[in-house]
Amino acid sequence: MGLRFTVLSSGSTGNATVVSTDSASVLVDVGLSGKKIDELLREREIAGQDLDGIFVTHEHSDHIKGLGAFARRHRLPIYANERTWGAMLRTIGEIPDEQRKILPTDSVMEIADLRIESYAISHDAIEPVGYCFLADGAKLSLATDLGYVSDKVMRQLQNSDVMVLESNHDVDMLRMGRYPWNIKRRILGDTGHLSNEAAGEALCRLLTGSLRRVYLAHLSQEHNLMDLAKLTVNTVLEDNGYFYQKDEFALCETYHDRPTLWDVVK
Ligand SMILES: Nc1ccn([C@@H]2O[C@@H]3COP(=O)(O)O[C@H]3[C@H]2O)c(=O)n1
Repeated sequence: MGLRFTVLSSGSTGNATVVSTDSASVLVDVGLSGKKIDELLREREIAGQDLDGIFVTHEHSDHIKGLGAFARRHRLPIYANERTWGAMLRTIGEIPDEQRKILPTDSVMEIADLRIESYAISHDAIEPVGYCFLADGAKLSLATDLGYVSDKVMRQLQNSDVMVLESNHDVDMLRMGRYPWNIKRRILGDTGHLSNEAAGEALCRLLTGSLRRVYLAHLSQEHNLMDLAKLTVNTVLEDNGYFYQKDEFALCETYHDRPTLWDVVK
């Protein structure tokens, strides 16, 4: 079946994504309780112990809430950069040495036929990363929790077939919302979260290649709506002269309360 994935949950209440090939299966982040992740995996006919490892993007609780319990239960290796390990160790509890794997930022590794590339992103965590997954000539890129898309990130994301891209908030809804100003400033800043407009602007530079589907992700439940996110992204694309046919490209949804269907990347 080739490279495939399902976003189990996306948003500030918890993030987790499964990426699989016929020979490898990994989890990116464990932002829900270990018990809930097991339940969602079972629904997708995956057993926790069959995973080959867990890749961590950063130490915020919506990405590591169930990490320790889940990894211990299934004796899974956890991959993260050294500084993220330092930042999350106290939260996730004791992890046996053989399960602690250091994956430096901007490095590449392989598990069977699955190539995993980590890349630095701008977010207010100690050393946050995104991941690209490549197998069978297909490329899936995960890009959430980033304040802006740097030229370096843009180069990393080039030639993706499918992307999971943050579209966190509508700027006006956030400005008018109930968060304190210092939090709003943080979310809007360079180490915060991508707005719907920013996601659209990033796509203007990415839509030229092989990109077939983009899953809008990490939507704020306070300051966004899926229909608004899609409309804004589409408007930015059209304003910049990017029109697409439905059979060429699609904007897809992720959810905070249920998984996406399996997507076979190519
Ligand atoms: N005091 C706060 C309030 C919010 N936040 C995070 O920024 C996120 C933006 O998306 P959201 O879903 O609205 O949730 C916000 C918090 O995770 C935060 O980190 N600290």
